[in-house]
Amino acid sequence: MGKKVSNHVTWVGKTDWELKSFHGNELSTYDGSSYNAYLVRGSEKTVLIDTVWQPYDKEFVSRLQEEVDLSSIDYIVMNHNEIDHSGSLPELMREIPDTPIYCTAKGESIIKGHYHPEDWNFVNVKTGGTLDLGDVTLTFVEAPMLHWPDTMFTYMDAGEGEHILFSNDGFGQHFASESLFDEDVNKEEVYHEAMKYWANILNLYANQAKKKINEILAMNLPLDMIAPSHGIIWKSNPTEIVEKYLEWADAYQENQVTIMYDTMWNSTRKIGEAIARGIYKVRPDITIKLFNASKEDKNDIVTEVFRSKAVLVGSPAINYGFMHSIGGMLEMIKGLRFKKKKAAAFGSYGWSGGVVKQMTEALKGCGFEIVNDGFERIWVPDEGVLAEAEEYGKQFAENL
Ligand SMILES: Cc1cc2nc3c(=O)[nH]c(=O)nc-3n(C[C@H](O)[C@H](O)[C@H](O)COP(=O)(O)O)c2cc1C
Repeated sequence: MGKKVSNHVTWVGKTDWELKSFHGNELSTYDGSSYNAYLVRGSEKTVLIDTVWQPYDKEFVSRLQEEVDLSSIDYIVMNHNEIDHSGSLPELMREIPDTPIYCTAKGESIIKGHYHPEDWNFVNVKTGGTLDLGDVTLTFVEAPMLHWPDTMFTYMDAGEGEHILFSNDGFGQHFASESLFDEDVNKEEVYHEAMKYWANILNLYANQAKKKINEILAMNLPLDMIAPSHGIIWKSNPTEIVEKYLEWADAYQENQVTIMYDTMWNSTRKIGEAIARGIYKVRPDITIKLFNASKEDKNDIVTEVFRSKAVLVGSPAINYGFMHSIGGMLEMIKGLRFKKKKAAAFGSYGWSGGVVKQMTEALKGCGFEIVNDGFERIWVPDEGVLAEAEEYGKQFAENL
């Protein structure tokens, strides 16, 4: 059976307690997740908004059947057609093959590209398009590239206390809970997951997000809840997460420096720690965090980089290059296009060196403002080198 969201809306999704990674292994989801689908029952018509991930398709359809006679579903609305939301469509459409699927034109092409249906009945919608369910109206708002070309939001007006934005991945968090609403869970954890989702998935589309949010805010619509397709529903103060998104979309930074390194024999770690001590001596107000890139969760490091005003990246020379964990992190960070962050590199080497220069180039490629040429020393640092590294940290801090 589903769970009641409001008088007209029932949650019919799937909570995935065991999910530990997503998008292959690109995104860690150690708090689990959920695939949220919603059944909206108006006085005249019934609509299903989104489905769940393909491995749960049979479970989804049979649970949906417990909730509603499938033949009474008049329309299906697909806000975004990545497989975690559309994966149960084939199983569902076997039961109700003629039910119209409302989605954007891009949504139709993605569904076709994924499932190759022969004759599903698509209805393409655009911003401002509506569906009348009797005492409930759904209005569609296209939101391309938040985070796929097909994405749209569906706004429901069912009167007092039931103005709900179904935002799909927007405002979502990979967070599994038996509770549906933010007011019933640890909000700090949810915000951590929401920021992680933003930093790792959405930040690349910050400009589109800002524009779309401002466009929706300008409509001055009443808003009682934001119901995303992953995690909990924002109910206690739904505009709070909207404001957070606007902050995050605007070259967000906190008073933090993140030092990310890898090391084979600890020299680079020692240099990184000495640099941290130097920064602290000049700027004790700054939060300094050190992460070993091969030991720490990569997406948590990305989130820490996102919230930093500056980043230091360290690696020893290995085979005339830098360590693969650092290469992987820099590749991830490059794709996310963080803005207005300062950076520099450091490391240890044995005979050829030049790796700090390579990392500095890579940091430039990430769009960071390079503070200086970095800090590179041969073999294991002695007390003298560590004092120099501390001094280097002080100089770095003076640029912040
Ligand atoms: C497999 C391997 C490959 C290495 N390749 C290079 C290299 O290409 N150029 C260089 O200058 N040093 C090279 N080194 C030496 C290391 O950079 C040196 O030992 C450094 O001090 C290690 O720093 P760490 O303690 O942070 O791991 C290599 C070391 C190892 C173990």
